[in-house]
Amino acid sequence: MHETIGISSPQPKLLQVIRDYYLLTKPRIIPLLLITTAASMWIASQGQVDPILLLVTLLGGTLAAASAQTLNCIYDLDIDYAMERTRKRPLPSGRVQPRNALIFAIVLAILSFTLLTVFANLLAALLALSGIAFYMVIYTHLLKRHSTQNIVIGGAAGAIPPLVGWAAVTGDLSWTPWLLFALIFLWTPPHFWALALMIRDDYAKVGVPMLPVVEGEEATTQQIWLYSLIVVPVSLILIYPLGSAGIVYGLIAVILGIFFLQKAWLLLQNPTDKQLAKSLFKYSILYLMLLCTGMVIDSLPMTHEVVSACSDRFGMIVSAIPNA
Ligand code: HEM
Ligand SMILES: CC(C)=CCC/C(C)=C/CC/C(C)=C/COP(=O)(O)OP(=O)(O)O
Repeated sequence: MHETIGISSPQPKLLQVIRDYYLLTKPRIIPLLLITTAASMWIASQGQVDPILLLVTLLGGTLAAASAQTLNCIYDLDIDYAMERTRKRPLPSGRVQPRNALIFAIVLAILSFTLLTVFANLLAALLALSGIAFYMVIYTHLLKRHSTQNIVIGGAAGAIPPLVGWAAVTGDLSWTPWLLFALIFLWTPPHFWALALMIRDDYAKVGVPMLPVVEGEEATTQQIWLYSLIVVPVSLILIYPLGSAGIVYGLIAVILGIFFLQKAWLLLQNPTDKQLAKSLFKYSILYLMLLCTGMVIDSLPMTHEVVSACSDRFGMIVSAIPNA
Protein backbone atom coordinates (compact mmCIF):
# COMPACT_ATOMS: atom_id res chain seq x y z
CA MET A 1 0.00 0.00 0.00
CA HIS A 2 1.27 3.48 -0.89
CA GLU A 3 0.33 4.95 2.49
CA THR A 4 2.58 2.53 4.40
CA ILE A 5 5.63 3.68 2.41
CA GLY A 6 4.96 7.17 3.73
CA ILE A 7 4.93 8.91 0.36
CA SER A 8 1.78 10.93 -0.07
CA SER A 9 1.23 12.84 -3.25
CA PRO A 10 0.44 16.55 -2.64
CA GLN A 11 -2.70 16.50 -4.75
CA PRO A 12 -4.97 14.47 -2.45
CA LYS A 13 -3.86 16.69 0.49
CA LEU A 14 -4.71 19.85 -1.46
CA LEU A 15 -8.01 18.35 -2.52
CA GLN A 16 -8.74 17.51 1.12
CA VAL A 17 -8.02 21.11 2.18
CA ILE A 18 -10.28 22.45 -0.56
CA ARG A 19 -12.97 20.00 0.46
CA ASP A 20 -12.72 21.08 4.12
CA TYR A 21 -13.09 24.78 3.31
CA TYR A 22 -15.99 23.88 1.03
CA LEU A 23 -17.65 21.94 3.85
CA LEU A 24 -17.18 24.86 6.26
CA THR A 25 -19.73 26.77 4.17
CA LYS A 26 -22.49 24.15 4.79
CA PRO A 27 -22.90 23.95 0.99
CA ARG A 28 -26.03 21.81 0.87
CA ILE A 29 -28.19 24.65 2.12
CA ILE A 30 -26.95 27.29 -0.32
CA PRO A 31 -28.75 26.12 -3.54
CA LEU A 32 -32.18 26.71 -2.01
CA LEU A 33 -31.13 30.18 -0.83
CA LEU A 34 -30.09 30.85 -4.45
CA ILE A 35 -33.36 29.51 -5.84
CA THR A 36 -35.27 32.05 -3.72
CA THR A 37 -32.93 34.80 -4.95
CA ALA A 38 -33.39 33.75 -8.58
CA ALA A 39 -37.20 33.56 -8.29
CA SER A 40 -37.27 37.09 -6.93
CA MET A 41 -35.04 38.30 -9.81
CA TRP A 42 -37.29 36.67 -12.39
CA ILE A 43 -40.42 38.31 -11.00
CA ALA A 44 -38.64 41.68 -10.69
CA SER A 45 -37.58 41.55 -14.34
CA GLN A 46 -40.96 40.22 -15.54
CA GLY A 47 -39.47 37.01 -16.83
CA GLN A 48 -36.62 38.61 -18.74
CA VAL A 49 -33.74 38.50 -16.35
CA ASP A 50 -30.31 39.66 -17.52
CA PRO A 51 -28.22 36.45 -17.45
CA ILE A 52 -25.00 38.23 -16.43
CA LEU A 53 -26.73 40.03 -13.56
CA LEU A 54 -28.32 36.74 -12.52
CA LEU A 55 -24.96 34.98 -12.48
CA VAL A 56 -23.20 37.75 -10.59
CA THR A 57 -25.98 38.09 -8.00
CA LEU A 58 -26.08 34.34 -7.39
CA LEU A 59 -22.31 34.29 -7.02
CA GLY A 60 -22.41 37.24 -4.62
CA GLY A 61 -25.20 35.54 -2.67
CA THR A 62 -23.25 32.28 -2.54
CA LEU A 63 -20.17 34.05 -1.18
CA ALA A 64 -22.24 35.88 1.45
CA ALA A 65 -24.05 32.74 2.60
CA ALA A 66 -20.76 30.82 2.66
CA SER A 67 -19.19 33.55 4.80
CA ALA A 68 -22.16 33.52 7.20
CA GLN A 69 -22.07 29.74 7.58
CA THR A 70 -18.31 29.72 8.14
CA LEU A 71 -18.62 32.36 10.88
CA ASN A 72 -21.39 30.28 12.45
CA CYS A 73 -19.13 27.21 12.40
CA ILE A 74 -16.42 29.17 14.26
CA TYR A 75 -18.83 30.52 16.88
CA ASP A 76 -20.55 27.18 17.41
CA LEU A 77 -17.38 25.10 17.53
CA ASP A 78 -18.08 23.93 21.10
CA ILE A 79 -21.62 22.69 20.46
CA ASP A 80 -20.76 21.31 17.02
CA TYR A 81 -18.05 19.23 18.74
CA ALA A 82 -20.55 17.89 21.27
CA MET A 83 -23.31 16.97 18.80
CA GLU A 84 -23.24 13.70 16.86
CA ARG A 85 -24.57 15.31 13.66
CA THR A 86 -21.97 18.08 13.53
CA ARG A 87 -18.89 16.48 15.14
CA LYS A 88 -17.25 15.60 11.83
CA ARG A 89 -17.34 19.18 10.53
CA PRO A 90 -13.90 20.59 9.59
CA LEU A 91 -13.50 22.74 12.75
CA PRO A 92 -14.56 20.33 15.50
CA SER A 93 -12.56 17.54 13.90
CA GLY A 94 -9.48 19.81 13.90
CA ARG A 95 -8.92 19.73 10.13
CA VAL A 96 -9.23 23.53 9.87
CA GLN A 97 -7.97 26.02 12.46
CA PRO A 98 -10.51 28.66 13.65
CA ARG A 99 -8.08 31.48 12.75
CA ASN A 100 -7.84 30.28 9.15
CA ALA A 101 -11.60 29.83 8.99
CA LEU A 102 -12.05 33.42 10.18
CA ILE A 103 -9.72 34.74 7.46
CA PHE A 104 -11.63 32.62 4.92
CA ALA A 105 -15.00 34.02 6.09
CA ILE A 106 -13.76 37.62 5.94
CA VAL A 107 -12.36 37.13 2.44
CA LEU A 108 -15.67 35.63 1.29
CA ALA A 109 -17.62 38.57 2.76
CA ILE A 110 -15.33 41.13 1.11
CA LEU A 111 -15.57 39.34 -2.24
CA SER A 112 -19.35 39.18 -1.99
CA PHE A 113 -19.67 42.86 -1.09
CA THR A 114 -17.28 43.98 -3.85
CA LEU A 115 -18.88 41.80 -6.51
CA LEU A 116 -22.42 42.92 -5.69
CA THR A 117 -21.47 46.59 -5.39
CA VAL A 118 -19.59 46.65 -8.70
CA PHE A 119 -21.82 44.44 -10.84
CA ALA A 120 -25.24 44.87 -9.18
CA ASN A 121 -25.65 47.80 -6.79
CA LEU A 122 -24.89 49.01 -3.27
CA LEU A 123 -28.34 48.12 -1.90
CA ALA A 124 -27.96 44.47 -2.95
CA ALA A 125 -24.46 44.38 -1.45
CA LEU A 126 -25.62 45.93 1.83
CA LEU A 127 -28.56 43.54 2.07
CA ALA A 128 -26.27 40.53 1.63
CA LEU A 129 -23.94 41.95 4.27
CA SER A 130 -26.90 42.49 6.61
CA GLY A 131 -27.80 38.81 6.08
CA ILE A 132 -24.39 37.79 7.38
CA ALA A 133 -24.63 40.22 10.32
CA PHE A 134 -28.18 39.15 11.25
CA TYR A 135 -27.38 35.44 11.08
CA MET A 136 -24.28 35.91 13.23
CA VAL A 137 -25.37 38.53 15.76
CA ILE A 138 -29.11 37.97 16.14
CA TYR A 139 -29.43 34.22 15.46
CA THR A 140 -26.10 32.65 16.38
CA HIS A 141 -24.98 34.96 19.20
CA LEU A 142 -28.12 36.36 20.82
CA LEU A 143 -30.84 33.76 20.23
CA LYS A 144 -29.66 30.26 19.33
CA ARG A 145 -28.52 29.33 22.85
CA HIS A 146 -30.98 31.50 24.76
CA SER A 147 -34.52 31.42 23.32
CA THR A 148 -37.06 28.93 22.03
CA GLN A 149 -37.92 31.59 19.45
CA ASN A 150 -34.32 31.45 18.14
CA ILE A 151 -35.20 30.24 14.66
CA VAL A 152 -38.40 32.26 14.38
CA ILE A 153 -36.65 35.61 14.75
CA GLY A 154 -33.27 34.36 13.50
CA GLY A 155 -35.04 32.89 10.48
CA ALA A 156 -35.22 36.42 9.09
CA ALA A 157 -31.58 35.99 7.95
CA GLY A 158 -32.55 33.13 5.65
CA ALA A 159 -35.37 35.26 4.21
CA ILE A 160 -33.03 38.03 3.04
CA PRO A 161 -31.84 36.44 -0.28
CA PRO A 162 -35.01 37.40 -2.23
CA LEU A 163 -34.48 40.98 -1.08
CA VAL A 164 -30.93 40.81 -2.47
CA GLY A 165 -32.23 39.46 -5.80
CA TRP A 166 -34.94 42.09 -6.12
CA ALA A 167 -32.58 44.93 -5.19
CA ALA A 168 -30.04 43.68 -7.75
CA VAL A 169 -32.65 44.02 -10.53
CA THR A 170 -34.53 47.16 -9.53
CA GLY A 171 -32.19 49.04 -7.18
CA ASP A 172 -34.94 49.29 -4.56
CA LEU A 173 -37.49 47.24 -2.60
CA SER A 174 -41.27 47.08 -2.91
CA TRP A 175 -44.16 45.02 -1.50
CA THR A 176 -43.39 41.94 -3.61
CA PRO A 177 -39.87 41.25 -2.27
CA TRP A 178 -41.12 41.88 1.26
CA LEU A 179 -43.88 39.33 0.63
CA LEU A 180 -41.23 36.81 -0.47
CA PHE A 181 -39.30 37.68 2.69
CA ALA A 182 -42.44 37.04 4.78
CA LEU A 183 -43.08 33.76 2.97
CA ILE A 184 -39.63 32.35 3.81
CA PHE A 185 -39.77 33.83 7.31
CA LEU A 186 -43.04 31.91 7.95
CA TRP A 187 -41.79 28.78 6.15
CA THR A 188 -38.70 28.50 8.37
CA PRO A 189 -40.40 27.33 11.61
CA PRO A 190 -42.13 24.30 10.01
CA HIS A 191 -38.92 23.57 8.08
CA PHE A 192 -36.63 23.67 11.06
CA TRP A 193 -38.88 22.39 13.87
CA ALA A 194 -39.73 19.29 11.82
CA LEU A 195 -35.99 18.58 11.72
CA ALA A 196 -35.55 19.55 15.38
CA LEU A 197 -38.20 16.96 16.34
CA MET A 198 -35.96 14.31 14.78
CA ILE A 199 -32.72 15.45 16.43
CA ARG A 200 -33.97 17.00 19.65
CA ASP A 201 -31.80 14.74 21.85
CA ASP A 202 -28.69 16.18 20.23
CA TYR A 203 -29.83 19.75 20.95
CA ALA A 204 -30.90 18.78 24.49
CA LYS A 205 -27.42 17.34 25.16
CA VAL A 206 -25.74 20.68 24.46
CA GLY A 207 -28.44 22.82 26.09
CA VAL A 208 -29.65 24.55 22.92
CA PRO A 209 -33.26 25.51 23.77
CA MET A 210 -34.89 24.46 20.51
CA LEU A 211 -38.68 24.38 20.89
CA PRO A 212 -39.05 20.55 20.98
CA VAL A 213 -36.41 20.38 23.75
CA VAL A 214 -38.08 22.96 26.01
CA GLU A 215 -41.79 22.63 25.25
CA GLY A 216 -42.02 19.09 23.92
CA GLU A 217 -43.33 17.45 20.79
CA GLU A 218 -47.00 18.32 21.15
CA ALA A 219 -46.44 22.07 21.55
CA THR A 220 -43.96 22.00 18.64
CA THR A 221 -46.33 20.26 16.25
CA GLN A 222 -49.04 22.77 17.21
CA GLN A 223 -46.69 25.62 16.34
CA ILE A 224 -45.73 23.89 13.08
CA TRP A 225 -49.41 23.55 12.18
CA LEU A 226 -50.05 27.21 12.98
CA TYR A 227 -47.19 28.46 10.80
CA SER A 228 -48.20 26.08 7.98
CA LEU A 229 -51.76 27.44 8.13
CA ILE A 230 -50.36 30.94 7.66
CA VAL A 231 -47.67 30.20 5.07
CA VAL A 232 -50.04 28.70 2.48
CA PRO A 233 -52.45 31.68 2.20
CA VAL A 234 -49.49 34.08 2.36
CA SER A 235 -48.05 32.35 -0.72
CA LEU A 236 -51.22 33.40 -2.59
CA ILE A 237 -50.89 37.11 -1.73
CA LEU A 238 -48.39 37.23 -4.59
CA ILE A 239 -51.40 36.80 -6.91
CA TYR A 240 -53.90 38.97 -5.05
CA PRO A 241 -53.64 41.78 -4.05
CA LEU A 242 -50.02 42.13 -5.25
CA GLY A 243 -50.64 40.98 -8.83
CA SER A 244 -47.04 39.81 -9.15
CA ALA A 245 -48.00 36.26 -10.21
CA GLY A 246 -50.85 34.67 -12.11
CA ILE A 247 -52.91 31.54 -12.57
CA VAL A 248 -50.03 29.16 -13.30
CA TYR A 249 -48.26 30.05 -10.08
CA GLY A 250 -51.61 30.00 -8.29
CA LEU A 251 -52.31 26.40 -9.32
CA ILE A 252 -48.83 25.28 -8.31
CA ALA A 253 -49.04 27.13 -4.96
CA VAL A 254 -52.44 25.63 -4.12
CA ILE A 255 -51.40 22.05 -4.93
CA LEU A 256 -48.10 22.36 -3.07
CA GLY A 257 -49.88 24.04 -0.16
CA ILE A 258 -52.44 21.24 0.19
CA PHE A 259 -49.63 18.68 0.59
CA PHE A 260 -47.83 20.96 3.06
CA LEU A 261 -50.97 21.22 5.19
CA GLN A 262 -51.63 17.50 4.92
CA LYS A 263 -48.16 16.65 6.22
CA ALA A 264 -48.33 19.24 9.01
CA TRP A 265 -51.79 17.94 10.00
CA LEU A 266 -50.61 14.32 10.13
CA LEU A 267 -47.71 15.37 12.33
CA LEU A 268 -50.09 17.31 14.59
CA GLN A 269 -52.06 14.07 15.07
CA ASN A 270 -48.87 12.05 15.77
CA PRO A 271 -46.39 14.41 17.47
CA THR A 272 -43.91 11.66 18.40
CA ASP A 273 -43.72 10.08 14.93
CA LYS A 274 -40.20 10.84 13.69
CA GLN A 275 -40.96 9.49 10.21
CA LEU A 276 -43.73 12.06 9.77
CA ALA A 277 -41.38 14.78 11.03
CA LYS A 278 -38.75 13.65 8.52
CA SER A 279 -41.32 13.60 5.76
CA LEU A 280 -42.42 17.19 6.53
CA PHE A 281 -38.79 18.39 6.77
CA LYS A 282 -37.95 16.91 3.36
CA TYR A 283 -41.17 18.18 1.86
CA SER A 284 -40.57 21.70 3.21
CA ILE A 285 -37.46 21.87 1.02
CA LEU A 286 -39.25 20.50 -2.05
CA TYR A 287 -42.15 22.89 -1.38
CA LEU A 288 -40.01 26.02 -1.44
CA MET A 289 -38.00 24.77 -4.41
CA LEU A 290 -41.11 24.06 -6.51
CA LEU A 291 -42.94 27.18 -5.34
CA CYS A 292 -40.00 29.29 -6.55
CA THR A 293 -39.90 27.33 -9.81
CA GLY A 294 -43.61 28.11 -10.19
CA MET A 295 -42.85 31.83 -9.74
CA VAL A 296 -40.22 31.66 -12.49
CA ILE A 297 -42.44 29.74 -14.93
CA ASP A 298 -45.33 32.10 -14.23
CA SER A 299 -43.19 35.17 -14.92
CA LEU A 300 -42.05 34.04 -18.40
CA PRO A 301 -43.49 35.94 -21.40
CA MET A 302 -44.20 32.58 -23.03
CA THR A 303 -46.44 31.58 -20.12
CA HIS A 304 -48.35 34.85 -20.44
CA GLU A 305 -48.90 34.18 -24.15
CA VAL A 306 -50.19 30.66 -23.51
CA VAL A 307 -52.46 31.82 -20.68
CA SER A 308 -53.93 34.68 -22.73
CA ALA A 309 -54.45 32.40 -25.77
CA CYS A 310 -56.28 29.92 -23.53
CA SER A 311 -58.43 32.61 -21.94
CA ASP A 312 -59.27 34.07 -25.40
CA ARG A 313 -60.37 30.65 -26.57
CA PHE A 314 -62.34 30.10 -23.38
CA GLY A 315 -63.99 33.51 -23.87
CA MET A 316 -64.97 32.59 -27.44
CA ILE A 317 -66.48 29.28 -26.30
CA VAL A 318 -68.46 30.98 -23.54
CA SER A 319 -69.76 33.74 -25.86
CA ALA A 320 -70.80 31.10 -28.42
CA ILE A 321 -73.13 29.51 -25.88
CA PRO A 322 -76.63 31.00 -26.34
CA ASN A 323 -77.69 33.25 -23.42
CA ALA A 324 -74.25 32.85 -21.78
C1 HEM B 1 -32.90 30.01 11.07
C2 HEM B 1 -33.28 29.36 9.98
C3 HEM B 1 -32.85 27.94 9.65
C4 HEM B 1 -32.35 26.98 10.45
C5 HEM B 1 -32.03 27.06 11.93
C6 HEM B 1 -32.11 25.82 9.62
C7 HEM B 1 -31.54 24.65 10.06
C8 HEM B 1 -31.24 23.58 9.27
C9 HEM B 1 -30.49 22.44 9.71
C10 HEM B 1 -29.94 22.27 11.12
C11 HEM B 1 -30.41 21.60 8.67
C12 HEM B 1 -29.71 20.24 8.66
C13 HEM B 1 -28.35 20.47 8.11
C14 HEM B 1 -27.41 19.35 8.39
O1 HEM B 1 -27.86 18.21 8.56
O2 HEM B 1 -26.22 19.65 8.41
C15 HEM B 1 -31.09 22.20 7.57
C16 HEM B 1 -31.19 21.64 6.31
C17 HEM B 1 -31.55 22.35 5.22
N1 HEM B 1 -31.97 23.65 5.17
FE1 HEM B 1 -32.41 24.79 6.76
N2 HEM B 1 -32.49 26.09 8.34
C18 HEM B 1 -32.94 27.39 8.32
C19 HEM B 1 -33.36 28.08 7.22
C20 HEM B 1 -33.21 27.63 5.94
C21 HEM B 1 -33.44 28.43 4.76
C22 HEM B 1 -33.88 29.89 4.78
C23 HEM B 1 -33.18 27.63 3.70
C24 HEM B 1 -33.26 27.96 2.24
C25 HEM B 1 -34.12 28.81 1.74
C26 HEM B 1 -32.81 26.32 4.20
C27 HEM B 1 -32.51 25.23 3.41
C28 HEM B 1 -32.14 24.00 3.88
C29 HEM B 1 -31.85 22.86 3.03
C30 HEM B 1 -31.93 22.85 1.51
C31 HEM B 1 -31.49 21.82 3.88
C32 HEM B 1 -31.13 20.39 3.47
C33 HEM B 1 -29.66 20.24 3.32
C34 HEM B 1 -29.33 18.79 2.99
O3 HEM B 1 -29.59 18.37 1.87
O4 HEM B 1 -28.83 18.12 3.88
N3 HEM B 1 -32.84 26.36 5.56
N4 HEM B 1 -31.59 23.41 7.95
C1 LIG C 1 -28.16 37.00 2.54
C2 LIG C 1 -27.48 36.04 3.39
C3 LIG C 1 -26.02 36.04 3.39
C4 LIG C 1 -28.18 35.20 4.15
C5 LIG C 1 -27.56 34.14 4.93
C6 LIG C 1 -28.61 33.39 5.60
C7 LIG C 1 -28.21 32.04 6.02
C8 LIG C 1 -26.79 31.66 6.03
C9 LIG C 1 -29.18 31.22 6.39
C10 LIG C 1 -28.95 29.85 6.78
C11 LIG C 1 -29.91 29.41 7.82
C12 LIG C 1 -29.49 28.07 8.33
C13 LIG C 1 -29.38 26.97 7.38
C14 LIG C 1 -29.23 27.89 9.58
C15 LIG C 1 -28.68 26.63 10.15
O1 LIG C 1 -28.81 26.72 11.50
P1 LIG C 1 -27.60 26.36 12.43
O2 LIG C 1 -26.43 27.18 12.01
O3 LIG C 1 -28.02 26.52 13.82
O4 LIG C 1 -27.41 24.84 12.05
P2 LIG C 1 -26.45 23.73 12.61
O5 LIG C 1 -27.10 23.19 13.83
O6 LIG C 1 -26.42 22.73 11.48
O7 LIG C 1 -25.12 24.37 12.87
